[in-house]
Amino acid sequence: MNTPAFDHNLYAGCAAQIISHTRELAAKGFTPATAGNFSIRMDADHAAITISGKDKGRLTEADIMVVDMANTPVATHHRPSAEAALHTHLYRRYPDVGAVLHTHSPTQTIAGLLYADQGRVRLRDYELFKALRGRTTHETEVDLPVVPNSQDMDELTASVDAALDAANNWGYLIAGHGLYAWGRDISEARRHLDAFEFMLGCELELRRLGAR
Ligand SMILES: CSC[C@@H](O)[C@@H](O)C(=O)COP(=O)(O)O
Ligand SMILES: [Zn+2]
Repeated sequence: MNTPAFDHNLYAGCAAQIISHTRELAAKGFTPATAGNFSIRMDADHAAITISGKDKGRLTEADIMVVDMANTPVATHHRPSAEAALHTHLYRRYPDVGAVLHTHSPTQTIAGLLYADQGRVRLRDYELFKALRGRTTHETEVDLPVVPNSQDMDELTASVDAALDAANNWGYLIAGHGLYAWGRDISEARRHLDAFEFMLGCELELRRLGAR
């Protein structure tokens, strides 16, 4: 008998967690028209990730596949997310990252466009900083990087790498596109995503009020 390419029980557990979060995020309107992609690290060499082009509000286990850290599909002919390279980049860059979530909410999309020229959204004085792992006070500034959008994944990955060298964080925006957020596990990644979404919404409202 052949040795399986990965632990199926582990895969099924990862798939269940991804499906639970994607349904909630889709219900919030964060994954319009099949947008968004989601993954969980299974081990040092593998991640469970959404198949490209699926409606993220209606995923089943069959819509989650496995890739290695070079984005090569493992034991499947399915095509991984078009942005799988952005997920594996984070797993390679940060060995303690266990999950990566990507959404396209209106707030994330607009903020990415508004702050593209500055290359970051500078957040100040939010109590919600404490939702970000490692932050213990509101009395600081947190830069959320903004990188230009590109359909060339090598170019996009290089932009993200440089932006994170300049401002290490638990997320980044792609201009006109959406947010990537990550954490040590999917609950932490979701907390980070929710915190960025909230603070970006506040920034947009402050701009409307002429305060930024
Ligand atoms: C449906 S447009 C959005 C896509 O181009 C992409 O940005 C996205 O988030 C989803 O792509 P996918 O290949 O399904 O992971
Ligand atoms: Zn996207």
